[in-house]
Parts: sequence; C-alpha cells; structure tokens
Amino acid sequence: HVTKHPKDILTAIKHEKSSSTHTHSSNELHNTSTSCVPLVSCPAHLRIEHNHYCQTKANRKGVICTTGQNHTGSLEEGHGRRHHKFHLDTLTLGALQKKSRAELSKLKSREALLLASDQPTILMPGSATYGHFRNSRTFDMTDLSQVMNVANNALEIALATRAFKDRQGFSTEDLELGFISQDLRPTPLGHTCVPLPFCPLIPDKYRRIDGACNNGLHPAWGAPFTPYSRLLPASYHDGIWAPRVSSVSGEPLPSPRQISVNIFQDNDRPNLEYTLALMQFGQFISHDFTQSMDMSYPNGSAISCCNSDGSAPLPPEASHYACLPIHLPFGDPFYKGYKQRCMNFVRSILAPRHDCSMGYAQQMNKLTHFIDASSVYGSTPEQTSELRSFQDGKLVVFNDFGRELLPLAKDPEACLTMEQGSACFQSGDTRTNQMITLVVMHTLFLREHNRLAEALAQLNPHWNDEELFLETRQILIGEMQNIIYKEYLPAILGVDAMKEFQLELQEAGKYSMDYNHLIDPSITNEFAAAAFRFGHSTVDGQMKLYGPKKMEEIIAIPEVMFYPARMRHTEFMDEALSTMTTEPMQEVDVSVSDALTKYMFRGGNPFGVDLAAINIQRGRDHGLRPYNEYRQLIGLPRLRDFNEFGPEVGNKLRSVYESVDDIDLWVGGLLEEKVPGSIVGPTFRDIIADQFARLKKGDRYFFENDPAINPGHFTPAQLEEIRKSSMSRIICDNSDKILLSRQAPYAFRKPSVPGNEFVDCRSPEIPILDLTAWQE
Ligand code: HEM
Ligand SMILES: [Ca+2]
Repeated sequence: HVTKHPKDILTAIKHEKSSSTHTHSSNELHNTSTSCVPLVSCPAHLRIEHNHYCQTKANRKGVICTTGQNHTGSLEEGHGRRHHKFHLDTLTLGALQKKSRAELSKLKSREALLLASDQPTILMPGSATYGHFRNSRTFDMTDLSQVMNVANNALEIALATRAFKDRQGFSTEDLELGFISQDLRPTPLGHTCVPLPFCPLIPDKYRRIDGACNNGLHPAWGAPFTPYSRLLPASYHDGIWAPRVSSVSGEPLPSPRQISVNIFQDNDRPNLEYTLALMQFGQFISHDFTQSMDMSYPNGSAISCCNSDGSAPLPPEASHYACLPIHLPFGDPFYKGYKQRCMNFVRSILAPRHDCSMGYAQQMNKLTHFIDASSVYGSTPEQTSELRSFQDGKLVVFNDFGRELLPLAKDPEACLTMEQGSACFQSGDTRTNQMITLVVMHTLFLREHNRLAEALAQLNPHWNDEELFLETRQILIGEMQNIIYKEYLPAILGVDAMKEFQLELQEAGKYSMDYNHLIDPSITNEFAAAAFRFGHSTVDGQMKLYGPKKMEEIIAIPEVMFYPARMRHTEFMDEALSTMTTEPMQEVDVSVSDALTKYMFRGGNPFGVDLAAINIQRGRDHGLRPYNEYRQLIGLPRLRDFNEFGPEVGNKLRSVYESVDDIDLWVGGLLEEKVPGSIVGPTFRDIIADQFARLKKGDRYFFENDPAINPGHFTPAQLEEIRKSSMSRIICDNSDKILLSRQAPYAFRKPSVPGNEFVDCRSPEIPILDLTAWQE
C-alpha cells in the first residue's frame, strides 16, 4: 500500500541534487539558497555528492546551500521532490493507528499500575534527584495536562512509526531521511496533531507571549511545547526512540558516570579574562529559549527508576517506560562511599513535528524558542498574567522592607526547603531558584522592567497599563537581544564567527534586513542538549563574597542551590553582583566543579547528582549523533584515534569508549582545543553560532529589523537608545546601590583587563538610555 520504494535512496538523492543546483526556481534563490553559508548551517550538504563549495566571510570552507536548513535537504517541500515520500493509504493508517493506540494504552495502564504499586516507583521530595526533577517541572496542573496531552500524542506517532517500520521492513536510514514522513492531519492519526495557531492577517505590533505567528507561513515556529529542530537526523538504536548503542559492538554505550569520573575532574582553572557574570548570564539566557521536561506520572508525580536505597535500578516490571537510569560503576570513587549504584534519569517528553508527520522521536521545548525574555514574562499568556500586577504596566514584586525582590513562589516545592525565614521565588521560568546568582539575574531584569515602566508612565501619562506593559516588554527584549549580540556572543564565539555567521549588529543609523522567512528559529537539539551546556564547565564551585573592606565569606555553591534565602539579606544582592563582576569564571574545558558532579541539588543530603553524567545521558536520550559526525558536519576531519586529543586524554577515553565513533557530543566538544579568540572549540562554536544566527535571522521581531519586516519596529531614535544598553547599565540601574556605585564598563570582562577599569555608574562609558525617544 505504499508508493514504490526506490532501490537506492541515496543515489536518487544524489541524482536530484546534481541537477537541482542549476534548475532551482527564482523564489528559492532567496537569501540562504544562493549565499555562501558555513557548513553547519546547511546540514544536508553531508548527503549531497556534488556540493558547490565556497569561502565564507571568515575565509573558511562554506557551501552554496540549496536545501535550506533541513538535514534531509532534498526532500524538503518546495523542491518538487515530494513524490519520493511514501504516502500511506487510509487502510494502512487505520491499522497503524489501531496498533499504536493499543500499545499506548498498554503503556498507560502499566503506568497506572506502577503509580498504585507499593514499589518505590515515585520519587519523594527531599532528595537531590527530586531537585533535578523539580528543575524541569511545569508551572501548574493546567500546564501539566496541556503538556501531557501533546506528549502522549507524540508518543503515539512514534509508536505508529515503529509499527510501520516493522511492517514494511524499512531501514533506520529511510527514517532518518524522512522517507515515510506524511502529514497525518487528514488521517485516522489526525487527532494527534496540534492545531495551528490562528494568526491575524495583519501581524500584531508586539510579539505574542507564546511566540506564535512570528512567521506567517509557519505560525507555530518558535512557539512553546513544539519540538527542537535538528542539525543531523537523530540516532536511535531502533530508529525510533531507543538510545544509541556502540557503533562497533552493538553493546550499550559506557556508563555516563564512568565517563564523568574518568574525564571531568574538578580543577580550579580560572579564566583570565571573563567574569562569573558571563557564566551566569549564559544560564539566564538559556532559560529564555530552552527547557526540556522529564516525563512524569499523569498526576505530576516524579518517576523513580532506582530502588529506594539507590543500590540498583528497579526491576523491569517495576520500571516506567521513560526510565533510563544511570548506572554507577562498582568502584565509583565518590558514590561507592554511599553504596549508590543507580542515579535516577527519566527521559524527556516528546512533541509532534510541526507538519505532524510520522517519524522518530522529537523532544519538546517547553519555552518560546525566541529570545523574548520569556524567562521574565513566561511563555504562555496564563504565566504572564500571574506575573503582571496590571497596574502601570508593572510586574508583581515582593517588597522586602523596601527592596524589590521577585514575588514569592506559591508552589511549596519550588525550593528544597521552605523552613522559617527562607525564601523561594517565582519568575517566568521554573528553574529560577536553582542557583542564587541566577536569582540575582532574574531580580535585575524584573527591576529593569518596572524601572522602565515607571519612566514611560511619566513620559506618557495617557498610556494605560496594557500599553505600558507592552512597550516596556518590547524595550526590555531589545536590551536583552542587544546585550546578547553585542556583549555576550563576541566573548563566547570570537569576532570571526560573528562575521561568518552574520551575527554582528547593524551600525548606527541603520535597520537590519537580515530577516529570512525560510529560516526556522527553533532551538536545535544539538545546541540544547550538548553545545550550550558548555557553560557547565564555567561554573565555579564556590562563591567568594566581599564586604566593603575584605573578603567575608566563601559560599559553597551546593548550599545555595534551590536555597536563595540569602536574597533577603539587605546587602547580599550587591555583594553577589560585585563578586559576579570581578571574580573569574572557570575555563571551558574538561574540568567540571564537584559542586555539579557530586553535590548538585544535595540540599541537606550527603551526596547530590552528577550533572556531567546527566548531560551525557540526556544527549543519548535525545538521539544526538556521536561527536565525530558533528565534526564532519562542520568540515573537520573525523577523529580516527583517541590520541588525537593527546596521549593522556586519549588513554582516558580509550579506557571508557570502545571506539572514537562512540564519543558523545558533549564530551568531544569540551575536549577540543579552543578556537583562537573564542572560549569554546570549533564544533561547539559552530553549533552555537548557527543557533544564534537562526534566532536573529528567523525572528521577524528582532529589535533592529527594518519597518518593512518588523511590525513593531523601533523608530531610528529609539533604536539608537536600545543600542546603548549594556549589562553594566542594567546592574548600575537595578542594584540596591548599597555597595555598588562603580562598575567596569563591560561587565562580562574582568575589571583588571586594561581598558575595562571601574568607572562611576554615571560615567558616559556606561551610557544611559534616554527614554524621551518614547515620548508621544
Ligand atoms: C549555575 C549552575 C548551573 C546549574 C546548577 C545547572 C544545572 C542544570 C541542570 C540540572 C540541567 C538539566 C539537566 C538535564 O536533566 O538534562 C541543565 C540544563 C542546561 N543547562 Fe545548566 N546549569 C548551570 C549553569 C549553566 C550555564 C552557565 C549554562 C550555559 C551557559 C547552562 C546551560 C544549560 C542548557 C542549555 C541546558 C539544557 C536545558 C534544557 O534544554 O532543558 N547551564 N543545567
Ligand atoms: Ca523565549
């Protein structure tokens, strides 16, 4: 019941490719199709034989991309090649639906049994593992049921795909190439599809809270609860959802914890140039655009995959289908002291594809993918209305004896303890309390919103709450984007990548024309589950607090995870800011603090969970391909020998991995030598740069976009003001001003770096935005 299966799919593609480069129609010539793009931004080039290579602006090898950003390129719509996809008839689809329905209900009834069983299948609050679960939780039960519904639909599609694959004898590669993708909407599986948002004919002036309708042709691009995109097709053992295995032996991959123990030890390696503010801002912005969620029971309870004393995984009959516990090796130098052999790990929730087609599992991003300060405002209208005061355009604050803090969390489990005198906060993101300097960042931007709203209200007394709120939000998002592209990214990626990926902002007096409606802004899975987690290596395990004269206290980071009570000490926020803007962050390398690999979220417990191991496991959970394939993607030769990382690291790698082709992306990426001028290696650099290029060129509302593109464009005068914004200005304007009246102009760089010496907050080196540009 399917159209003919071409004998050699790859040959077919190659053939089409070589002829297509000469024949594409004029509308495909739009931007990306004709310009020379970095290899990473045109993933399909890997599968095309006759590429037209070129030199990028940074004199690297690039490719004339004819396939857009899709990793299966030649199958994409608009290229007249749809006939190669298999179209299933209603009968087959009906049978598949029946089968997947039955399988899903089997899983669900087993789940119900587990929930009711007396085995320790539910995780109880109090442990580090519970903290990890809490980290990815939803806001409330409405959120939860919405997410669960979408996730179950996605699971049903994956099950149907598996049934179809088995039945037709398809190979994993067929799936990777998207050969059986088919729009399920008009089929018996149509109930699994998410309805598209309804967009007005004339685009809204302000970006929507839920990010929808940014792109009129793809109204759900960038919206919350939609899937991550991918640079390369997923690698699952069964082609559908089962985690990858060793490429050589077919055996399970080495334990992520064993890799963590062998490779990611804690060495104090301060970066000479950049401050902890750079680290903390990185985490803060990652919470603007990516959050995957662990599966949970339908009632929101956390799934446990290990027995109650952590000495073993639960037996298969007591294991939830989403369990993928991390095996702790017998001789584990740390966990053996606590007789731990099992670390909980629950797989991420899935989401149906945008085109609601069949295919392997895609993970869900819970947030708006855009840089839109959703960590301040939330990603859904419901979340936003909880955070708004509905007076004078302001957000709700907790007034703590005159100091404005984030509102207190209503959820009694938002922090690890809620003892007397402690505090636990609420913001647009559920991870706020995870780290006390993260709370500081959130507090700065909350205060900035209210500060701007107040100023606008004075300039425009006739504006109502709604107008004030929307205008303020638009300015704040502009500031955030400006700080990211002007201050943050050059530090992370270096000037070459800024040029090559067109990440540089426009010069004074000009709007940007870089918007391209063909670019999918979605966060890529490789970026979220590996590359942008480079930041974990920059975290320092301790925080030194200085009083007005001398060092007063050293705080161990695990003491302030999910325990932000210190925020209520009058001087704490200024002390923390002073530390963040003067103390160095750690180098990006294979050293990861014990605070993250042994004690993370431990609360009052002797041991915590290991973030390095979790990152590795998450990469496998999400079907990321091995490191070598991403090397190839960005144009580096594949590794052939472990020793290419040097004999010492080579030996360590050899002692865990069977083959260089098994190395996990997060591991290989951190092992790379830095690119000169950048703080990360070439593979992470390209994946990160590509992502921020998407977030800029694929966002119609990007702050400096031309009036012809951006319905809510700034006036030229306003744009010049936004361009003055800086992290230091945000700090100067929103600290408690108890200890801080001086700042280095560039907050991410240490004040000891020549040219970045402290100046007074009123100095022209930290320009002040003149808001009269908004006076009507
Ligand atoms: C301050 C200390 C930090 C802690 C305690 C922390 C902790 C965590 C945890 C528990 C997760 C979820 C892991 C999982 O279950 O897969 C995570 C994910 C992540 N972290 Fe961090 N992190 C920190 C700093 C950073 C920094 C500095 C960056 C980037 C510069 C960063 C980027 C990310 C990203 C991109 C994710 C994936 C989020 C998602 O898509 O769900 N983190 N982090
Ligand atoms: Ca966002």
